[in-house]
Amino acid sequence: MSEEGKKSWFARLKDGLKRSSSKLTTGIADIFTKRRLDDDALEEFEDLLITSDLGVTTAAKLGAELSRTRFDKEVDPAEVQEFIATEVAKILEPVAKPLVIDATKKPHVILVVGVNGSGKTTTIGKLAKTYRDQGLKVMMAAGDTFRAAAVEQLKVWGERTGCPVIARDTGADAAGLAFDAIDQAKREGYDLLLIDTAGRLQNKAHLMDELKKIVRVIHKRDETAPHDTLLVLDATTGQNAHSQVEVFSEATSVTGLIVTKLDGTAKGGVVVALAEKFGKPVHAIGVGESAEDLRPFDAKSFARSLAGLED
Ligand SMILES: Nc1nc2c(ncn2[C@@H]2O[C@H](COP(=O)(O)OP(=O)(O)OP(=O)(O)O)[C@@H](O)[C@H]2O)c(=O)[nH]1
Repeated sequence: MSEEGKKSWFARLKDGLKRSSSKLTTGIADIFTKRRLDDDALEEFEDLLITSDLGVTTAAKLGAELSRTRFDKEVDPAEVQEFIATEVAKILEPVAKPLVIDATKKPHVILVVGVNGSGKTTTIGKLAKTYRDQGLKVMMAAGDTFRAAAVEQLKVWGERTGCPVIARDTGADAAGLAFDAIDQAKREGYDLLLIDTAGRLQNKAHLMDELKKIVRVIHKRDETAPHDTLLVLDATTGQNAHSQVEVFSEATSVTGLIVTKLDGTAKGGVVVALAEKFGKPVHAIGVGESAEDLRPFDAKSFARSLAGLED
């Protein structure tokens, strides 16, 4: 990416994470202005991290490290912000993995799953645009056969990106659609097939069974597929994202996460908690509705934005 492109993305990211970062920076200023690091300050610090959705484990880890290096010393808020940025980047680095498309698969099949409204369809549109711009032949399959609006939404992305969208009537069998889409993508030499699925609540067993069926059918047509199963998580759901990862991982082998709507929430810290707890790759994050608002996940930029610092 060019320096200019990188800069504007950082500005977008920082702007998107503003609600999360201002919660943290305000809290840090309240705790640490003109104060020595004592047990009370440490407890308040850990509470702040927990209420900012970074998770209990991360909070304890950062608290212990801050105590080890600075106990009984006066620490100023800017130093704590730098400390958080460094430690959070260390947690995020192992999971910040770009999505790698193997164009020799013809097609590389990506199944996109998640609860209702998490941003699956929008994310598929944005991914189609990204890979199409890179010169890949991309096809989309409107596997959300429950909702006519979702099919229409994907078709709009199809028009916008110039990528074909395979769709059926409302209520059609999603597994059959996925099967046919793979067939067509193979026949026509597509590099990448993105399959949308209906949003399902993680507590609805039959919907999860249907998801398993889709995977079985895809597998029947190409035993190496799906090559990626991406779980799209809406950051505004905060702690609920944990149970979504657990339940979707039971139903399908979730290979990576995409976290959307980081711009609409103060719960951006949830990305850190998910990394700490599950260690699943985070491929990309969304900080807005336009195609430019979904970008590969970069540990350092995210950590610095979350801590309210410059790149
Ligand atoms: N602000 C913001 N909005 C987003 C982002 N990603 C998606 N959205 C919006 O979230 C809403 C839901 O997105 P969809 O893509 O329809 O979600 P879905 O998971 O396909 O929904 P279902 O089909 O109901 O399961 C849409 O209005 C999107 O424009 C993001 O990163 N930031």
